[in-house]
Amino acid sequence: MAKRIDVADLNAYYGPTRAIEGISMTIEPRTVTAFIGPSGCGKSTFLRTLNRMHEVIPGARVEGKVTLDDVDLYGAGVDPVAVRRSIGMVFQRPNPFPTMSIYENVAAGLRLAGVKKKSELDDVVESSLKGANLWKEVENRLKKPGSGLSGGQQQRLCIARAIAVSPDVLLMDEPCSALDPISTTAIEDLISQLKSEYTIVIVTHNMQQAARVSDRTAFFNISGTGTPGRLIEIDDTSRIFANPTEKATEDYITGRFG
Ligand SMILES: Nc1ncnc2c1ncn2[C@@H]1O[C@H](COP(=O)(O)OP(=O)(O)OP(=O)(O)O)[C@@H](O)[C@H]1O
Repeated sequence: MAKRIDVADLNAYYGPTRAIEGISMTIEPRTVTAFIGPSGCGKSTFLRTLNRMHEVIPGARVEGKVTLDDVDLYGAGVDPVAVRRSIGMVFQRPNPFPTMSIYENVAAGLRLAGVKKKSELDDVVESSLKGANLWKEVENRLKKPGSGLSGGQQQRLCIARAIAVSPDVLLMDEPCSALDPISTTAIEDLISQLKSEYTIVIVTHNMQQAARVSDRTAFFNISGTGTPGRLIEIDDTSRIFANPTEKATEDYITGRFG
């Protein structure tokens, strides 16, 4: 299921403003890649270009190439909705569908895809909740609203919802920034487990978190307000934190700016 992402010379715009410039990188399957860098350097923008979420913003557009294994995601005839199904996303604030039960939150994507058989839905709901380490906490309250769970449980529910449709890639935009330390540990443990099946990309402001969960780290930066964000370097996480190539990376991870 996990697939390789190749990005070549990618630029993203909001109207006339170029937010990120000239980004190229390869993200290997079954790895966790962390995106770090100061506020406004374009981490979230870049993340959203990887599953064609960027272009849902009016006036926003993308130049360059993103390939998932051998499929050009911006190629003619590619359905952005199908791209978003195969490259799932988890956001900063847990966002379960507020009026839906726990069960329906996880089943929603499958229902949209036309699955009607109750036994199939039951199986996927159970396996997805198990996969998100939430099953034991909710198996007796599946009909209760998802919004009644704690923040950390809601985030795991959102991860269950994302994996229910069997994606190839999971994109996570600061998935722990609204969570307490115990829930954060639960999500980090979950990320480490999920990487055996998925390609995972996580945006984080937390250096320790990047060091704990990721195999590869990409550092982005901007040279000044209003200038586009650029990829400064991407390397094994151990190297980025111990011996980065670029001085700006070292300055950032040692807290000299950002
Ligand atoms: N919807 C939008 N419309 C216009 N400009 C936007 C929009 N979203 C982001 N930007 C601009 O694009 C640039 C990159 O923002 P982005 O949110 O991608 O950075 P980031 O590195 O993820 O920041 P943070 O760490 O603060 O979340 C910023 O200058 C930002 O103001």
